[in-house]
Amino acid sequence: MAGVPASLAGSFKGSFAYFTIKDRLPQILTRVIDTLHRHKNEFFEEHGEKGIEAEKNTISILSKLRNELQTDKPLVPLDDKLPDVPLWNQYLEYQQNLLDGNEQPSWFQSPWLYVECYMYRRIHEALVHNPPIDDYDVFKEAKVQSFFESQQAIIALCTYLQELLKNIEDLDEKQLQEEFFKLLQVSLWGNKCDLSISAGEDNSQKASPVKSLDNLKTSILVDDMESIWSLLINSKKRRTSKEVTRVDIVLDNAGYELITDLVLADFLLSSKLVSEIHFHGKCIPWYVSDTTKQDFNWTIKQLLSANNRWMSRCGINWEGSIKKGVLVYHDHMFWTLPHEFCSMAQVATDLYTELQKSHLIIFKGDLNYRKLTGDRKWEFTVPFHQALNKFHPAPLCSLRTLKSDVQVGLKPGQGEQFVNSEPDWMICGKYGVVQFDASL
Ligand SMILES: O=P(O)(O)OC[C@H]1O[C@](O)(CO)[C@@H](O)[C@@H]1O
Ligand SMILES: [Mn+2]
Repeated sequence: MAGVPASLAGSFKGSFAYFTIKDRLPQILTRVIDTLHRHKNEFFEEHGEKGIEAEKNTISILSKLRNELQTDKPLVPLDDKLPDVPLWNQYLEYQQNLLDGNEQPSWFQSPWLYVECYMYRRIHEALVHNPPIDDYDVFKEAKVQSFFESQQAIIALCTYLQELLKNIEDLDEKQLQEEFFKLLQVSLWGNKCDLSISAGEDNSQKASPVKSLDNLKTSILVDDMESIWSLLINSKKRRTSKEVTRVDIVLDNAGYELITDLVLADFLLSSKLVSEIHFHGKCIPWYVSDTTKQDFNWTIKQLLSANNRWMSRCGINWEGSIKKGVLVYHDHMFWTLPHEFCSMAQVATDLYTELQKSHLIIFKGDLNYRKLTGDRKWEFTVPFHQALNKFHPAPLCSLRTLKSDVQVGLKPGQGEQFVNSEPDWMICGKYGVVQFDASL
């Protein structure tokens, strides 16, 4: 693509991409194999010998996949019957055409974003080929565990929200803004809790989420909260009673992070800053902890049946909002393709058109940031708008903790200062951005 820097890739020895492909991805595959192995009895109880057979086959396909990855074999076309297969295979051809005739796209040579997404899609293919365990979510167990490990933080957050809602009608504009900033930051830091950076190890929220915000403030490297607030409060003031203000949240991880997103959504609706929230999740298990429809429904159910009254109150409210149609859950196969978001208008026109209806799109997490910026070797000071490369369906912002080495929109010298003092600042999840683009 003209005018944009090179993609991050495993071919850059010593880069985070290189270490991810060399160490972390095989580790994730090993965990998947182990999970299947440990659930053998369950498959037998549910499906008899056919279940065992399917488990064995899936494990053998996944071991082969791990070997292909570790020996940098060429990427092969997908061959299951799911509707995204033509797009994946066209993308492989596209990557092929970028190379000179003798080379083939492969795990360490092709763009990191592509090969990492490809691995998760191949895991899914292995299962799809093996009914009756074809709809088994190999990451479910880790997601459930991380939800329960964050119980205390979830209770603290649900309690905070319910207290806040008691007198939300009486808050003046300044107080409303303060609460908005708090819950936006809670949702930002909720993104620390993904399970792919830790290769599935426990990474759950333990500390009290609202209390720790002050200490974290200096770790926000780009803070566009004021611009986001102006957009919301102005549209609230302008809105007539029949008009809709819509915010879309492109979700990232299930577990604690999803709760922070639901809390933010509830606040936006209850304060009447917005009248509709649209969530966007993944169609298939993705990057270990990403939210699927199943995870979303499971989470609401957990809240409904929780022993804690504030948790169950949240569950009741959120189920009510879903029934009323003011909280809408969508999924679209584009989110589990390898494409940068700047290709969305061509590759998934329907989704782009849907997002154009939004007043503000909030993209959660690191992977979404990589896709927004094309996962390229941008200079730190390149404006966010430029890195978006014409992706502007509506005003948008990213809430992301840094877990990979792409970052744009910094002040001159800001990035360089970290390079010297904290070499792992871009991958450790300690820093975050609230980065806004007004679009057009
Ligand atoms: O859940 P998130 O925030 O998108 O993070 C996903 C993780 O996976 C990665 O893509 C690396 O494997 C990182 O970019 C990030 O650490
Ligand atoms: Mn994720």
